[in-house]
Amino acid sequence: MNDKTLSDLGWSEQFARQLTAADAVFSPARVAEIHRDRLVVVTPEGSFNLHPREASGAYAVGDWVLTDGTSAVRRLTPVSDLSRRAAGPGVAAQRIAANIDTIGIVTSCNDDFSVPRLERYLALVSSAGCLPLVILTKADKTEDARPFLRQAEKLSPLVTALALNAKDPEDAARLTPWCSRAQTLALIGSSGVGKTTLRNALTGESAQTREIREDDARGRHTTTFRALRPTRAGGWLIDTPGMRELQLTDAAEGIGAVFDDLEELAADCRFSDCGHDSEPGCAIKAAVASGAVAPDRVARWQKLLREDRHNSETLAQSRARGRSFSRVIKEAKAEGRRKRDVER
Ligand SMILES: Nc1nc2c(ncn2[C@@H]2O[C@H](COP(=O)(O)OP(=O)(O)OP(=O)(O)O)[C@@H](O)[C@H]2O)c(=O)[nH]1
Ligand SMILES: [Zn+2]
Repeated sequence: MNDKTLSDLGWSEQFARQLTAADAVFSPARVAEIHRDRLVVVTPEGSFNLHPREASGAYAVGDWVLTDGTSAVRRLTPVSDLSRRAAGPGVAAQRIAANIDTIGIVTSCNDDFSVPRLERYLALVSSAGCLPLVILTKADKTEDARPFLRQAEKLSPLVTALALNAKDPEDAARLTPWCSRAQTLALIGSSGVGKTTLRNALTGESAQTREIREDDARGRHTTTFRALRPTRAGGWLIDTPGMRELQLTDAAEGIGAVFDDLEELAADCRFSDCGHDSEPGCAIKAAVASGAVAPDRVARWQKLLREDRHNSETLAQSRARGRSFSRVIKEAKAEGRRKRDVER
């Protein structure tokens, strides 16, 4: 039993609207952990296990489901949905977390700080429908954190950036406004940047952090699994394991949000399918030539767009293949039944 209400758990009108009269017999529960054969959910009555009705990959930490007390009967459409192209050779999109208000992109004021990586994360966050907060850790290890802050805030008008020492509880508490009552904050970022340290400070837990070698800015992987945890401030925190292979998919909108000035310029190119390469009347090339736009920023924008296009195409193709394959199976089964019935 806990003393939380549904709205303390993050429930809102956007979920209530999805309920039908037939759902009145079920109650909402929020997914806190996903295991192969069970979901751990939180409800106003406390936390318990549910049988999933779909494959475990269909669920994301933070999802809302409806339950009859033993099973997750139905999964509600999330308000925000963070996913990425799954690691490895496959093309599937992998759901990471759902119904997050703010995503904290954690990077440190050292070798981990990288403008292209931040832009990639920002595109991911925008396409997930969340607000980005750039958290620059290890501020205590640099003479001056301000240049890092300035660089981060210059990336997009959407960005709020904070520099802090994650190991100092007072500093970590500056994140409270993003994870107080009913608010969900997720932390993403490379291994070793301080996500576990921040999580411990905000939740009061003592999950293990592992010392990383001084010469290894990336660190080693120390977070084990993803979970929705209550914060001291009455909100929620989702920690995500270090994401080594962060590939974009279906992120065109997110890329557009991060590079909105370039997309606006591109609308003035003579050809609507301008590659901003050697075409006449290219507004992007003109802006680079006049010094209004930095050429490396254009290159990073195009690289992300190419990557997104490539991954989104392969994903769409594989979905189409999946559909036609299931049609083949259906037809083969029908044919099998016909044959069997003829023989009877
Ligand atoms: N000086 C200093 N050390 C920090 C700071 N943040 C994290 N560290 C240290 O960096 C190491 C890695 O921190 P973690 O919190 O485990 O990093 P993580 O992001 O959770 O890493 P993964 O679990 O691998 O994703 C630990 O030794 C921390 O104590 C900081 O702001 N200042
Ligand atoms: Zn152009």
